[in-house]
Amino acid sequence: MAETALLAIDQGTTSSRALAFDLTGRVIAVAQEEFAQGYPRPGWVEHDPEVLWATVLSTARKAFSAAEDKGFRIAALGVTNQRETTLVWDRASGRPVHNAIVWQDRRTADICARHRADGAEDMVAARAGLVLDPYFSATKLAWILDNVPGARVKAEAGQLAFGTVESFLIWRLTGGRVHVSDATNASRTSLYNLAAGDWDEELLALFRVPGAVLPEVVDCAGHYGDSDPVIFGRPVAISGAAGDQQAAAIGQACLKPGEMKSTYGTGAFMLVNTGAEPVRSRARLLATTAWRLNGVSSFALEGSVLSAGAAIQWLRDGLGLIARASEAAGLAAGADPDSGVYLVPAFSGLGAPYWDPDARGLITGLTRGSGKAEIARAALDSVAYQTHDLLEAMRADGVSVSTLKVDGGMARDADFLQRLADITAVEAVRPVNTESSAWGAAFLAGLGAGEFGGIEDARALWRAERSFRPAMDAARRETLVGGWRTAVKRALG
Ligand SMILES: Nc1ncnc2c1ncn2[C@@H]1O[C@H](COP(=O)(O)OP(=O)(O)O)[C@@H](O)[C@H]1O
Ligand SMILES: O=P(O)(O)OC[C@H](O)CO
Repeated sequence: MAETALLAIDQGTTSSRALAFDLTGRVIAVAQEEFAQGYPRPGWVEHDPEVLWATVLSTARKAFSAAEDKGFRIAALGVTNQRETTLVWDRASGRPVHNAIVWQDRRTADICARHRADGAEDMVAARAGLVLDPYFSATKLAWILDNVPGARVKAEAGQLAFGTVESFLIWRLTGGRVHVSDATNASRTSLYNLAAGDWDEELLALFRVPGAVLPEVVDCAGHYGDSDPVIFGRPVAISGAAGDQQAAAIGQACLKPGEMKSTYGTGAFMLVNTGAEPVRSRARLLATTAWRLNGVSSFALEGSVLSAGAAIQWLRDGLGLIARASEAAGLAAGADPDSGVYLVPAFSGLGAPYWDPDARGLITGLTRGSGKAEIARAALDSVAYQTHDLLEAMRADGVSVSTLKVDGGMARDADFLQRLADITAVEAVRPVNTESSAWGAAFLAGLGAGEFGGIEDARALWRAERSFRPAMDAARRETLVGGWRTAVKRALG
């Protein structure tokens, strides 16, 4: 009899991936396709929804066939995704009315500033757990309704559907039959009441969003529907969904209060489990849903860095200093260790704990001796410094930090992880499987399909691969971090 496997669709900011796992979390098949980013104006970031769908479809089919060709049978699939990215589509035709507005997009900074001036910040923090920033979906959705001709009228008449990426993908996978959003993705819209676990009338009124566009909020595991049989040649149960950072936290077995992870993809996101109640941050971190199972939510505190791997991508695509992201550390190794060069990658403003959508990137400390190597060093180190800032905010919120579980694209690089441990003075632990988001989604699908007994099963399936211990002396670290603080002050808007 064929061995059971689970398929994860991981729709990320720069690529769509599909991975098949066996029930122990071992990777059986992988397919990945990068796609183009749209930058139609400074500060705007868009994705073509049809490209998201096409790359998901083709990678999912490849991983599905590869796993089944190896003798496995895919029992269920789970979806994980770049969060906050906002889509609106026509319910009748299934066609999006605008490109997806990506989480990094800053076009609604003025709307957020107006809400802040009107004193809405406290209400949003109390209900949604979030800060007023263009990062979240609510103002992006309102922007589409106000800027696509006729959209608001159609939305009010119930003809348009809103969804974050997992919602759009589940809609398409089920042939337009199922319009849902899992609770973790809903918690990133700024329209969702964390404690009540549902859409919030006051938030909908504030952001001028008609309730008729909203998906039904569902648990992170459960049978949402079956995939259209034409996709894989037979229907496959879709039984798990979570935002990529929440899925990574599950994949990394951050299941008890205090357990934390940091994922290094386009952005970097640190989540610490806070248990059964949302915690109101004093340090401008976010309160967010960690998962919802059987109608019961668990929560997390999150520190969000908006540009991490994006800085490495900029070295590659913006400056042409490297041909592949994996070359960054090698180039940086040749840098003068005392160059004093800092790069603040505020390409999309700065996230936690600064929350400044008007901050812009800069490079400071250049001398005639600075070159490619110093810029590569500064780009890699900027990710470590931003992690340092998040850890300080976590401590200010009473989180006791011992070790940091790491994953995501940048976590493949051992030199980066050593530098991260040195600059943060915290041990970084890398698991065997750094595709934690995909594994988290596959695990949730398995949970929804009855393959696992409960969320705690994820703990036994987590294994450390390598640990990176801090080795830099404290005085040097203080000097380096001091230079970073000065550079950040200059970048703030
Ligand atoms: N070896 C590496 N060194 C540094 N950065 C890397 C490396 N490999 C990948 N990255 C960066 O990680 C990001 C991709 O990670 P991934 O987890 O796939 O992100 P996403 O889900 O946001 O698309 C890119 O921004 C890339 O520049
Ligand atoms: O695509 P990633 O992995 O950088 O993740 C994006 C986050 O979900 C945005 O909140």
